[in-house]
Amino acid sequence: MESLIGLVNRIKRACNNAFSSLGDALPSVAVVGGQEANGSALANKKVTVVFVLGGPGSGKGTQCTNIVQHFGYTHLSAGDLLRAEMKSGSENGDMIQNMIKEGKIVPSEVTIKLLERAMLDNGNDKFLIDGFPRNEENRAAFEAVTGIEPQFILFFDCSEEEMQKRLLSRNQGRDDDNIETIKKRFKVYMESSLPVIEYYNAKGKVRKIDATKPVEEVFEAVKTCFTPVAASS
Ligand SMILES: Nc1ncnc2c1ncn2[C@@H]1O[C@H](COP(=O)(O)OP(=O)(O)OP(=O)(O)O)[C@@H](O)[C@H]1O
Ligand SMILES: Nc1ccn([C@@H]2O[C@H](COP(=O)(O)O)[C@@H](O)[C@H]2O)c(=O)n1
Ligand SMILES: [Mg+2]
Repeated sequence: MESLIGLVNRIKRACNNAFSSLGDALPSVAVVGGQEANGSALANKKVTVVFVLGGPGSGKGTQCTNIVQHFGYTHLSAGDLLRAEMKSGSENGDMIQNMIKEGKIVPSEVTIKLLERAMLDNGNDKFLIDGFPRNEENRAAFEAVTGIEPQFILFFDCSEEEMQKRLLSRNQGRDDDNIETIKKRFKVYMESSLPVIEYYNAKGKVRKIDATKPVEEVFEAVKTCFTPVAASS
């Protein structure tokens, strides 16, 4: 039987179609696998999302730049959004700065709001979400709030030795690219982020890439994950 929220959604959709000016006055509710997701404005925007995961320095950002050029996705890096929020003078600035310096995961509420806003402000409907979800809290909260199920998970598998070497020579002035914070980030990755990848692997959603290879070779492998998707859409 249709739930009350499902009914409200149906009425809202009908109202939106009939009187588009009513849209903002009515709260939106997404329905996720039979459960009601609360109030994300994204409920009214149909989006395709690929989560791009892997350890610190595995090459997520580098490959996302290539994917954007070839397959028309918009790249949203959770880390970049948090750094921009920190620099914007937001009330969460100090907290974000401390969390990044310690390699810890910022509460989902903050990061999800930034991701939602970025997706809503963008005209595209295909997004690469890089570096999110980073822990079980990120994963469950994103699903509950937005109702979005990822198309697949692109997982860059890279040795810690190689990642450390890359991070220490990245030279982008990041506060967390120092050996002390890098060790903390590796620990958080092993303890909190890998279980999320395992969760999606059990659902058959993970496309694992050997990310220790040179950039061009990694991208050849990445392309094989997107080409079937691009061909069918
Ligand atoms: N396949 C590769 N081989 C060698 N160097 C690489 C490769 N991919 C990326 N790099 C370099 O390694 C560094 C880290 O790459 P990148 O910023 O893409 O990683 P990331 O996964 O986004 O890291 P983080 O999680 O810290 O944001 C950069 O200096 C980049 O130029
Ligand atoms: N979901 C996330 C993603 C990132 N962070 C914080 O930002 C740092 C840098 O992230 P990168 O993806 O750019 O490496 C990360 O170490 C976290 O402190 C987060 O909290 N939640
Ligand atoms: Mg990155």
